[in-house]
Amino acid sequence: MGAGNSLKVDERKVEGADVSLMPRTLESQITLEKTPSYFVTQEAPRRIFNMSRDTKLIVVVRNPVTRAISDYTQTLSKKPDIPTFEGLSFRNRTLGQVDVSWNAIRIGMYVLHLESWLRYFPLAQIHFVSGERLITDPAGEMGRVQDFLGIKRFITDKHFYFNKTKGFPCLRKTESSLLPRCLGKSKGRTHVQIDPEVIDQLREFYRPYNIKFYETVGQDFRWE
Ligand SMILES: Nc1ncnc2c1ncn2[C@@H]1O[C@H](COP(=O)(O)OS(=O)(=O)O)[C@@H](OP(=O)(O)O)[C@H]1O
Repeated sequence: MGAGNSLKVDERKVEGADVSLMPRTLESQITLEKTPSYFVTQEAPRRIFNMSRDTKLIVVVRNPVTRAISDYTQTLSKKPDIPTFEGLSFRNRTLGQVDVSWNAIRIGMYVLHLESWLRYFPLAQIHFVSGERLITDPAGEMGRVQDFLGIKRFITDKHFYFNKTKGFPCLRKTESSLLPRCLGKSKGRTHVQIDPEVIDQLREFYRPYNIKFYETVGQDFRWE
């Protein structure tokens, strides 16, 4: 992409990473595909590699304990009858045995998933966005994304403002609307209250995975 060109991102969900199903793009455009579950899908690295080995990968990661609670809060909003977070988190709570087969727990073991990707893609082709910094410094985090993509820093702090009602940064305006826009009600909702002891147990559980993740990516996300 030539410097100074405007960027048009076409975002579309594509089953099975099939490039022929993706929208056609000009030399000056980037096609973006967003499926959060790919990061933890066993076949995804091989399929995406076979589609295009030059693909750049962007992963948003946040504290895995908060992520698990967020995930649970989301599920609970759709299925109010599910067991408690505490009940689902452990195979045996007294023995401190965490249930790693529960998706909300498993997804946060980032380094294990990353290892599958690193069998196909070099680390330089993978960019990690800090979910925490995306909230405290959205422009800075987006600046790093744009640098990673090798495009001009088009999105800057001018594009964001902090919305006190929402409690999160929102966009001043979008391409399709001149009005400010926050993310929807399902993003940034109040989390379910969890026993602090459980939070401590999970923090302990994730510590070695987090440390290995920091070492692998060469970045400390400060989740302790
Ligand atoms: N600007 C802004 N506004 C609202 N929410 C924000 C924002 N930036 C990041 N976040 C965090 O994004 C979390 C929701 O992301 P999801 O992982 O559910 O999104 S998605 O499934 O990938 O679409 C959501 O998690 P929860 O707070 O648990 O709802 C937010 O913390």
